Amino acid sequence: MKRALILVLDSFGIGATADAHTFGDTGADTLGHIAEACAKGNANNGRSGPLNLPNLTKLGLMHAARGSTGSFPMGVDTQVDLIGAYGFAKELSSGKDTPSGHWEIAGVPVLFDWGYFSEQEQSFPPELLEQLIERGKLPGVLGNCHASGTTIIQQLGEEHINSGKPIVYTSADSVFQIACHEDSFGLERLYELCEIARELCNEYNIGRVIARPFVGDHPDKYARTGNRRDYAVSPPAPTVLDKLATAGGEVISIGKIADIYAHQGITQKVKATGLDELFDATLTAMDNTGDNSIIFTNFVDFDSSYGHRRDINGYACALEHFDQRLPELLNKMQPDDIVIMTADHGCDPSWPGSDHTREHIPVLVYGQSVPAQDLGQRETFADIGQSLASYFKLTPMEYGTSFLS
Ligand SMILES: O=P(O)(O)O[C@H]1O[C@H](CO)[C@@H](O)[C@H]1O
Ligand SMILES: [Mn+2]
Ligand SMILES: [Mn+2]
Repeated sequence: MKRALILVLDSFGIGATADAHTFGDTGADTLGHIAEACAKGNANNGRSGPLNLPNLTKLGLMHAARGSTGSFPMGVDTQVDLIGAYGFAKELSSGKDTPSGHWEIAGVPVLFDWGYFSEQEQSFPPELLEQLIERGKLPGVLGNCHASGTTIIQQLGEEHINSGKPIVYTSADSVFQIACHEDSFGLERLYELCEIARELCNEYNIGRVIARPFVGDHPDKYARTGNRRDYAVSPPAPTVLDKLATAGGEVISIGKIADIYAHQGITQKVKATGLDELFDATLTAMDNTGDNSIIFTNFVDFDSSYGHRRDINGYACALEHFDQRLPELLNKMQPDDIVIMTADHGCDPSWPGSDHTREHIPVLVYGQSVPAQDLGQRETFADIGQSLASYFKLTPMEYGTSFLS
């Protein structure tokens, strides 16, 4: 029985790429800077001491990081018997965003340039906002700037609730984001507004419109909910997911995956929010899924709750928790199963600003049929997609080199 699990630890980069300077990210290192803060005793809230990831280390994470940066992350114990194949990958795609990273993982790099709303203030073209206001029957909009999503709802949430004007904002990513209160504005109305925005953003070549619902009755208590929804454009070519689904296989999306691939090549969707729920849903899918299938989970919290929030301590806690739970998954694997643990970009929580960082991603592969070995530097994330194509005996992808024989 052939099954592949793909676990994307969203934003878990392991060191800047050679082209990071073109993004202002020279020296960024999500794992490295988290480990450094832990080793120096600067991340002792709810945890303590050096970063402790024994299971990921056995799978080759720290060795992959050494391949990427030239040295092991600070303070970590690397005296282990390696059990997996490990490497690190460069990104071919032009951007450091979530769709580009995921599509490239599935064998389809983004070789065109996305559109960006690059102005920090008054970020959106007036005619775009005018049409949104008219078609959405809105009294106006708030924000219209680059912002961190949690900060802007604190600043403008009350005015939004009182005025009925949605909060619109963007970032260094190719995104148009709309934050609205679930009760006062209404969740369905927010989704409808996002669908209008999706149409309007097409001419600007914007990768994603994102619904950012929140709840709470006071600025200090505003909290975003799991009802976030991403409206991505479709990948520019069939991904390995499409190929497997077309060939009669199963592709099970857990969490944000289906949204990121614009629901292309997905045969089943499982909704889950938060690290534990996503992990549990992955384990359940392993119990319920047969031959010829991919179980694909995006662990978004690393990115949205810790990376963008520049919360080093929180990121370290989440990594250690994920690591502690890993044996549950590894022990459930069938003889022919493989698991690939990776990321879609970096989001170094020690870095200025609140945006993603251009980094290598880890490529950790484990399964009874996979020898423990150094896979070295992979020239593109698409090596993962190509390997899956070869594993499932599909026609080869246009990009990438398989690391599975
Ligand atoms: O600050 P929040 O709202 O989490 O937004 C972040 O999440 C978006 C999607 O990854 C990025 O564009 C970035 O702006
Ligand atoms: Mn991401
Ligand atoms: Mn992000």
